[in-house]
Amino acid sequence: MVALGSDHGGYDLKQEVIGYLKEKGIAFKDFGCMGKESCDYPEYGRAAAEAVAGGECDMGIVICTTGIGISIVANKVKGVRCALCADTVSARLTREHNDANMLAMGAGIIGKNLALGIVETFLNTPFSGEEKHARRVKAIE
Ligand SMILES: O=P(O)(O)OC[C@H]1O[C@@H](O)[C@H](O)[C@@H]1O
Repeated sequence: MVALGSDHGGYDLKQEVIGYLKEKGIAFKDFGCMGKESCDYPEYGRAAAEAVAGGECDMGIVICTTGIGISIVANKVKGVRCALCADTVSARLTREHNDANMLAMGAGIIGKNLALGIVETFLNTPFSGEEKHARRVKAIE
C-alpha cells in the first residue's frame, strides 16, 4: 500500500501518480489534499508519513510545488526516510543505499513523464541490503 499526500501545488501531479498506480494495479491511500484550493502541506505530509511509520502503508509519495516543504515534514516523523528526487538515478540510489520509504517530488520542478519515471524506479528498486548501507540506515534510526 502506497501512502499519498500533497498540497494544492502537488495536487495535479498526484492525480498523474494515482493514474500510474491504478494502471499498474498498485494499492494506494490518498491522505489529501483533495482539491486545488490553497492548503498547508504539513497536514498532508504528516498524515502520509504517519501511515508509513505506523505500518499501514509500506511506501509513501508526497508532492508539493518544490517537494522541499513536504519532504521536511515527512522526515520529522520517526521511522520515515523521505528522499526528495528530481532524477531517476537518485530514486534508484536512495532505495539501494538509504532504504528510503518515502519519495518527495516537486510539481513545479519536474514534469509528469520524469515524475512517473521516478515513481516507477523508486517503487521497483529494492534496498541493496549491503552491510555498510544497513549499518548507516540503522545509525539514522
Ligand atoms: O503555493 P503557495 O501557498 O504559495 O506555497 C506553498 C509551497 O511552499 C513550498 O514550501 C511548497 O512547495 C508548497 O507547495
